[in-house]
Amino acid sequence: MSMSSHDQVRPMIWAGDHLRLLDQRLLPGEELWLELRESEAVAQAIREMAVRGAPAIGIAAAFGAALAAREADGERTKLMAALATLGAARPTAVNLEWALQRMRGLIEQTDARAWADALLAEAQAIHAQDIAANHRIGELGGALIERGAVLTHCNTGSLATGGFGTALGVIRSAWSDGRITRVYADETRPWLQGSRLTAWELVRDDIPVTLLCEGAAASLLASGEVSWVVVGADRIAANGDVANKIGTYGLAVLARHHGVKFMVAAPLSTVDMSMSAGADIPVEVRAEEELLGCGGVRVAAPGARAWNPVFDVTPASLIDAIVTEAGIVEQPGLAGMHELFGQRA
Ligand SMILES: CSC[C@H]1O[C@H](OP(=O)(O)O)[C@H](O)[C@@H]1O
Repeated sequence: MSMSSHDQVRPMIWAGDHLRLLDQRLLPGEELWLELRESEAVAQAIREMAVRGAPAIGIAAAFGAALAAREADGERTKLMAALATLGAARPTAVNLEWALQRMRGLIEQTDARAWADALLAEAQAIHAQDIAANHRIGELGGALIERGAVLTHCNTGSLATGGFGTALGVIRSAWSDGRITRVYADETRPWLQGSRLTAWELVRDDIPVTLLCEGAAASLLASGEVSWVVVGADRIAANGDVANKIGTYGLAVLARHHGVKFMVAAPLSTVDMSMSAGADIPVEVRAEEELLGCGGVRVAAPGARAWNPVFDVTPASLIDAIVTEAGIVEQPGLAGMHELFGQRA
């Protein structure tokens, strides 16, 4: 099913008895939809990043849990094992565990004969709530942006969420309000979420986007053109430290050095108040081959090895604002985290 240039991108669609998933590994060159009918297939899609993005993998896992409920046919042990497999698919984004915890709570409260319908309804609710949250985040975060250029990192749009996006939702909102003069996007090695996915989304929206390699970000922020760096998150600790795509921490240091404001946009499902500080956040390290090559073709010299952490942690002290659907937490020290985030969904 191809999409016209102005369709709202929906990377995930429940199709009656299976999950249709846009395979993000092939974008922008090919729009291929996977049809996932087993929970293990959903876990594999998350592991292999056919679907990626903190909120998106939480939503996908929720639909995977609904498929697992059908597979389990009333056997609690089998269902819980399938949820454990989904939860182990990727370690950093707390949205995955958050969604599965909602499913586990529902399982305890529901008769086994109703599991399949109840978990599907919950997955659809999580999906709808995420889209609504993103529009609210877009409004709140967009209003912070004075007229100027912005720089974003990785992909935080409809492909990374249930729809509309977090940081990209802020950019969409601010752009439509005429607050942004230019959007810059890091290509975001090694998986190229910026040049492959963010650029694909923004071009479809008729929002001009200028790509840069991460190494050029320092010169761009030194130029004075950029007023905000706007990024997403995979897990926000109780003290405001933020785990996000590798390279985010470096951008935050550069932004502070050059007097550029730094915004993190994320739904409450990304906040982990059980984790006191960013040092405790598990940072995923993926296969060396993902960094040694590009597009499946090795580019590094034979014999070279690679270190491939795909997230880093930005201390709260470098963040000017964390924007969620519940409101904004700003410096100093992101006071108010507990009041605001203690009510996480
Ligand atoms: C809407 S936040 C998405 C978040 O997830 C990305 O990581 P990945 O592509 O590896 O799943 C990146 O950290 C984004 O900021």
